Amino acid sequence: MLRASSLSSVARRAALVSSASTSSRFAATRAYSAQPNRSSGGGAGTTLLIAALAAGAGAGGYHYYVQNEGTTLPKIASAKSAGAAASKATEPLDYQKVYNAIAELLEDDNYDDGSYGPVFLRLAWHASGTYDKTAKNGGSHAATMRYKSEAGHSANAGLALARERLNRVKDRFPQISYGDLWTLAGVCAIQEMGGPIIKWKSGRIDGEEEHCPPDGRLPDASRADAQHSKDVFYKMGFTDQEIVALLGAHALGRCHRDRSGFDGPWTASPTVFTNTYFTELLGRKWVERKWDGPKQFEDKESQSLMMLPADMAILKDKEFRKWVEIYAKDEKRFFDDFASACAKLFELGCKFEDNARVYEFKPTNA
Ligand code: HEM
Repeated sequence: MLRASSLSSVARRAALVSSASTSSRFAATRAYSAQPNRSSGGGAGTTLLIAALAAGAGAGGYHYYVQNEGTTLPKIASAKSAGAAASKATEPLDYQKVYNAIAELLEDDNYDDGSYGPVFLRLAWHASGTYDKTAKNGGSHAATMRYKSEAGHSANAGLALARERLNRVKDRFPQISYGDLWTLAGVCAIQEMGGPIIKWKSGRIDGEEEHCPPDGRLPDASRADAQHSKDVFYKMGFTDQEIVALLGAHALGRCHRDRSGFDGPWTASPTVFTNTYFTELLGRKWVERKWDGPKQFEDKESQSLMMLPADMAILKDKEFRKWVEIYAKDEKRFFDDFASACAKLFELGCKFEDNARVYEFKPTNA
């Protein structure tokens, strides 16, 4: 949560960001809110079967959930949903309609900084970033985070919240696979928060638990060496330039003590997609925060923004730093490079048909 002393300057800054650096497309998206961080965290996992059924029924469909160490997982669709899916199976899905339905779920004044966008994007990234190009497995194709073994990886703490919210869209469009739904939610989040258009393909399937990747494929935020990030992202098939571009997503959202243990936002406008992650990294003096949590950094001046050890690490590597400087100066270049790297991320390990259509969605606030 931002400390009171910094709120007015933060709010002013967010207004500047929204008027100066991005288009009117996201004018409806709140730049920053001084809302207390009322995270609902992983506690959502205590949902009882009966409550889940009731909620599902209210939304016009049913999800059966299994109790699962702090998370709830959709297990099977009901006969009603399956019947609806079968009857519509021959109709091609209008993915722009699905996109619009996800967009309707983004804003909520009672959640974090007013938007589920950041956590939707994190879900899409964690569903995709398990890909290993040598083992040729992992990635979003089989949506294996539906299963306890992957949902329970510590890196995925808090993501049940995003999965459960997106089940409302699954109820409306039962024929979409979970992997398509989660990655489309990532695309929608980026675009609706003012980011670039991300090309997207459909065709992921709901795979089996045996397809779950092993734990440990996602980056460890406490690692202060750039080599760790390189090792993790090289396994997915990314270059140094793509890694830095992807990390620019930390302009969005925040860390939560009840999820990762870290705390706070990287930028003063965590619901607006900008190149601010790079300008903040270079433009502020970062000092170690004195607190009872894991090692992280705070900006010396306002003590309201944070960086992870893994964020600071990219300043120490010559090649990484070169791209931080380029993206800090050139937001258009960042948007273009992020759009390519992100589309690649969401397609890792996917087995699309050869002639699979490439979709580009129209933002709802365009
Ligand atoms: C070295 C690589 C990375 C590390 C170590 C890292 C680590 C983290 C950590 C610790 C959090 C806080 C989670 C929480 O407490 O809720 C976080 C949040 C987030 N990350 Fe990353 N991340 C990395 C790369 C990425 C990439 C590639 C993307 C997307 C392309 C991304 C998008 C996000 C977003 C949007 C959030 C905010 C989530 C929210 O507000 O709920 N991160 N990341």
